[in-house]
Amino acid sequence: MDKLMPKWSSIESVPENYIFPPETRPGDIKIPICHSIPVIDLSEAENGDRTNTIQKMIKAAEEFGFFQVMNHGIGENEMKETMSVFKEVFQLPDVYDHNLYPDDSTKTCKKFTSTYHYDTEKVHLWRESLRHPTYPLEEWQHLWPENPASYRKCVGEFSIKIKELGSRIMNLISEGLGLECGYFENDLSGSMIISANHYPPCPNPDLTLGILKHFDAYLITILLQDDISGLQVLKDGEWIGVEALPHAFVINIGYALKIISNGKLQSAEHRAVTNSTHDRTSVAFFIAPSGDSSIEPAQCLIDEHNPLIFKSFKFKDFLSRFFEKHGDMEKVMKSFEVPDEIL
Ligand SMILES: O=C(O)CCC(=O)C(=O)O
Ligand SMILES: [Fe+2]
Repeated sequence: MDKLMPKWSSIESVPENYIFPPETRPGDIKIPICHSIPVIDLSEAENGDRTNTIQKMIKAAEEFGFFQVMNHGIGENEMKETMSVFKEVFQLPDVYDHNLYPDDSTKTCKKFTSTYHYDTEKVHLWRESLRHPTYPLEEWQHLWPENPASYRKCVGEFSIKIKELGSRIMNLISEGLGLECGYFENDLSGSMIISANHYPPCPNPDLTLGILKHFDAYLITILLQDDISGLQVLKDGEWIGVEALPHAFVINIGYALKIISNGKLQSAEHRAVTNSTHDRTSVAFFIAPSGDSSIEPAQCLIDEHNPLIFKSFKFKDFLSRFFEKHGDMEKVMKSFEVPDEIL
């Protein structure tokens, strides 16, 4: 099979180099949608029930590392319009040109099939992706795709709203953890990255994956998804499906926030599966620390019952290790965990 997959829809069965080994492929067991992943109504926090909202959020972050938010203040039309711009991106012919950006380190905006490591990876993912830095807008917006023509304006306006939503959620989490007001403001949430995924319909969804099991590396991820489900979360060793709820965003705790909370909040592994009948599009907005900011457990979360488990480090060092080790957290964290003997 060629490295380009110009017409996903004409492929009748998944080519060999998209078939995952039995232990990582989804298999033909149907994973049910889990209705216990909490759905948090953010308007309650504004209407006087802040404490209750915070408690729900912290509990969800401890138990699942995942929750959804509704009544978050971003309009249905804006969500629809932005989703359709991203869908359009993946209709454009240049997305099939795999060599467009990913191997060019001078390009900050990358469109690719599978992953950046297409040429060296053993098995490819059944997805196309567009990834670029987003915030601060003035630093990046002029480097974003020029097509579709509305991309920069629409995604720019939407990103400002997502950044505000991210700050609201981080303030609630910060309060719930007992951290000082504004703990995550400035450098700790000084950056934002967009990673948009398109998963074409797949003839054998049991054999391949849209995204392999992974942790997100950042503070939180705010996920905009269309009405097709495909996201699955690992909970107590079992996969559970996340519902595609209209007008909601899926929020998950990234590894950097797990570290800052000294392991109190969970960062859960998750993956995306495909299906045989529908395209699926999702857009992850990663709220991220600036590269030079120091990541370390918050002092007030350390006491004799909760000893320090992570060392302090620069976020950019963590990220380069994260990518170098392909997100394998056991290997990544070897250099950032406090060794047992000094606990
Ligand atoms: O497509 C999805 O639902 C998951 C996306 C995701 O996990 C990611 O982009 O990190
Ligand atoms: Fe993810």
